[in-house]
Amino acid sequence: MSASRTAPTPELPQLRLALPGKGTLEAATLTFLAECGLKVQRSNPRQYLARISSLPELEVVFQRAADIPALVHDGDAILGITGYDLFAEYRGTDEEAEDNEESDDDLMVLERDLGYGSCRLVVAVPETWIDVNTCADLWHLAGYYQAQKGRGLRIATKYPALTRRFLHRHGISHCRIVMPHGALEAAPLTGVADLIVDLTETGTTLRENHLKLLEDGIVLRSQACLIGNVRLLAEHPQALKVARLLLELITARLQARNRVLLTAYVPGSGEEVSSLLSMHLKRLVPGFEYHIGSSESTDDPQAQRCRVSGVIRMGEAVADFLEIITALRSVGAEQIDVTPLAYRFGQEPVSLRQLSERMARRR
Ligand SMILES: Nc1ncnc2c1ncn2[C@@H]1O[C@H](COP(=O)(O)OP(=O)(O)OP(=O)(O)O)[C@@H](O)[C@H]1O
Ligand SMILES: O=P(O)(O)OC[C@H]1O[C@H](OP(=O)(O)OP(=O)(O)O)[C@H](O)[C@@H]1O
Repeated sequence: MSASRTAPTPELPQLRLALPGKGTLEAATLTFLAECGLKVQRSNPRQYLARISSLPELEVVFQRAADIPALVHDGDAILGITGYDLFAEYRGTDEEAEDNEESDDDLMVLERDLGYGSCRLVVAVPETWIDVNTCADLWHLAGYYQAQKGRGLRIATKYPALTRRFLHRHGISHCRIVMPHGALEAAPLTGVADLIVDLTETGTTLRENHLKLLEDGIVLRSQACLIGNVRLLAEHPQALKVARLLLELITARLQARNRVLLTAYVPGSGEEVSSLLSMHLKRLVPGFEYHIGSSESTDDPQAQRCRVSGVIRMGEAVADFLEIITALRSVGAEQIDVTPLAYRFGQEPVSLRQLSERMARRR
């Protein structure tokens, strides 16, 4: 009797999610996951391992945000949340095509923008360089330094790979990258470097240190992102199941963010309410999708009423929101309830489809 020969299933690794354990992304990540229904049970900031009670099979490990791409790449965690800037620097490219389509690397961005941790990686030069405002100006200055001082410009950064690519794209040579310890903004002031490539959010730190951003000096825009190890996800159905769950919840949460559900009861039949409401809502309010339920059956035609419900984005568009409230009042709504959306599920998330495609290409 011959034993059938099947490929051995690789041993299931610990299902682990790596999260930033300190710094700018720590608290924001825990808040975001809690909003997604994934509250991390961590009793104190010195604790490196934790659990998510709604997802007990997943272990959480807290690490420096900068170390998370390598941890996921090496398979020590199947999933991770970190800054996109850190992922891009680790990968050595800021091109998304390489993140998701062409690359055969194990590391993949599953969700590019988690909606927090927004910052930009920028080229900043001393304010005193009044004639240097663009990358073209920097190109001239680098040539001048080389010719006059016998050395190129010194650029202080913690992002050497992304900086080199950016300089190359702008044809700027005669530059040397230096990587000093500590806050980079001090480097031009102390003479350690001539200019910097660093993160900025509000621009305050740059201004306080007499630095200015070049007009076309944005190297990369970044937010917190979710990354995963495609090989492990493809090899282990349990890991894939957890990743799917996370992506479904995160995507639905991102879709629901800043959106509210409006509910009102309006007298009349569905047809009457529909035509009255379209008269009062004189123009289509952007982003407002409403639905008129069938009229509630009652023996008294006077008492007939319909449920109108719709979802709208809050935030920037408060005027639009009030326009809808006014229209609903005009058609007879006596009470309009507004509740924040927790999740908004639509079609299968694009991120899940991309993950499936990427796994299929590995086979
Ligand atoms: N000012 C900022 N606003 C928003 N997000 C930021 C800001 N600064 C940094 N980030 C994001 O947070 C990530 C981690 O930055 P942060 O400096 O807080 O981490 P850290 O763990 O303290 O780093 P390190 O120990 O290496 O100094 C950055 O890579 C970036 O994605
Ligand atoms: O444009 P701003 O809003 O002033 O923010 C920019 C600062 O934020 C980041 O530092 P962070 O506070 O994360 O600390 P770090 O020095 O440890 O990187 C970045 O390195 C800048 O120093």
